[in-house]
Amino acid sequence: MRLSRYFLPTLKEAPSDAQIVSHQLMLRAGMIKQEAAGIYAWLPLGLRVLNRIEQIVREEQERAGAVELLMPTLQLADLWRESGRYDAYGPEMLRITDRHERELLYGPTNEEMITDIFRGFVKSYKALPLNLFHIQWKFRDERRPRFGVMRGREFLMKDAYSFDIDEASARRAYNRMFVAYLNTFARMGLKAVPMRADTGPIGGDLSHEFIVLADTGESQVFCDKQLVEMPAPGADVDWNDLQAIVDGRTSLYAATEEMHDAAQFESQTADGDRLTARGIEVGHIFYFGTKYSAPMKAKVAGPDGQDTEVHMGSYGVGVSRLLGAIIEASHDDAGIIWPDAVAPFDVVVINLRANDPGVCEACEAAVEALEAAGKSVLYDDTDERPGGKFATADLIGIPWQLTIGPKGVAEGVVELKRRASGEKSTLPLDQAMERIG
Ligand SMILES: Nc1ncnc2c1ncn2[C@@H]1O[C@H](COS(=O)(=O)NC(=O)[C@@H](N)CS)[C@@H](O)[C@H]1O
Repeated sequence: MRLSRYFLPTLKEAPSDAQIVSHQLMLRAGMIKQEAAGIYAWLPLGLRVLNRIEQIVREEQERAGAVELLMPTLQLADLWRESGRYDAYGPEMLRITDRHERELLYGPTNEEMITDIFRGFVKSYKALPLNLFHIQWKFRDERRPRFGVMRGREFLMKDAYSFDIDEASARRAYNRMFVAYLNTFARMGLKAVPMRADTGPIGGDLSHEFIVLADTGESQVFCDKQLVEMPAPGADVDWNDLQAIVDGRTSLYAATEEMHDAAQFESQTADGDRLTARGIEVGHIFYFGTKYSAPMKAKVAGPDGQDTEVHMGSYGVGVSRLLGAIIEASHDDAGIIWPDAVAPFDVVVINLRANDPGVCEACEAAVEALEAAGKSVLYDDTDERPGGKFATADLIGIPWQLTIGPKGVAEGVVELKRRASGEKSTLPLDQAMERIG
């Protein structure tokens, strides 16, 4: 992608109302533009990252056995009257009336709708266990949207919903999502700690939040430090027997402020391992049994032929919030430092003299070779001065910078810089490509 043909409206300064670093950097890097309070346009660079994050979430959901569908953003109010949540949900719900005076709402979550889909088609326990997910925009009319995409009003969420014949099976579904979340966030270069959490308007009595530790996090959290460094289980697990992995984490103390028990924290955690921090909630999973299947009569004929209300859980990931969380966890004074797995481009090729045919030829050859090797490349072919090009490359956080100037062309070398470490090396293109991998 030639930068001279792209759309990257970077800013020298962040607007004063951007208080936290991820909001400042997303605006300065030309990734989003606020259209209304808590409502954003996703500009090209931001959308590329959003799509990569979404794809990792999708892959890990499917690895854990979930099946993707897509539900609409608009829902009938009557559906929410069946579960009793229409009035209970409060002012966060955006209520809409259409031209026929029908009452609709912009979905803040989809428990009712997915239960309606399930009850319309599934009648036998033989179809269970089932986990359906989608990645869809939600609307919550937050009283105080702030921190950019971290607390928006329209935001992208992956929400999955599990259906099981009984609680024991539902807990296995819960464990599959628990492990899928550990793997998902690890793939994004995040250390997300599962913590006992409050169930709030979603309901139920078993819930964990996945918290990324960050000084600007909205949540105050308390946990055993060992949890932070534990490696993710990875893909090679027995997806039908994860209890030991889950117990290995839930046996250590970790709680959000609402669930914190100071005495238990004290007695359960060794002196040197007690961590109190702020964190960002990037995922939240719930088991809530028949809370929705009972009022909505979602039931299946069991092995004995008796009708049984299905046991459900729901599992959310803040897909758009994750851009903010990753930046909070991975940036420096020069800008964003994208983990390789979510970077908008793998390499930025920087042309130090855009009016020099020899340099342009060498740059275009490098872009071609990198793309042939499967790398996504942003080619800064603009006539911006070198200092400005380096500043932009650092700001937008592309993991590798490959710089070519007249001297390098004469010597048959390029300069390669690893954004995360700042490490630079001067070497022939083929060796630079090996280094990039
Ligand atoms: N206002 C918001 N802006 C951005 N992300 C949000 C917002 N509210 C929630 N999220 C993200 O969405 C995730 C799931 O939201 S939730 O309310 O906890 N859970 C649910 O809605 C369940 N239905 C999960 S399927 C949260 O963990 C958080 O990461």
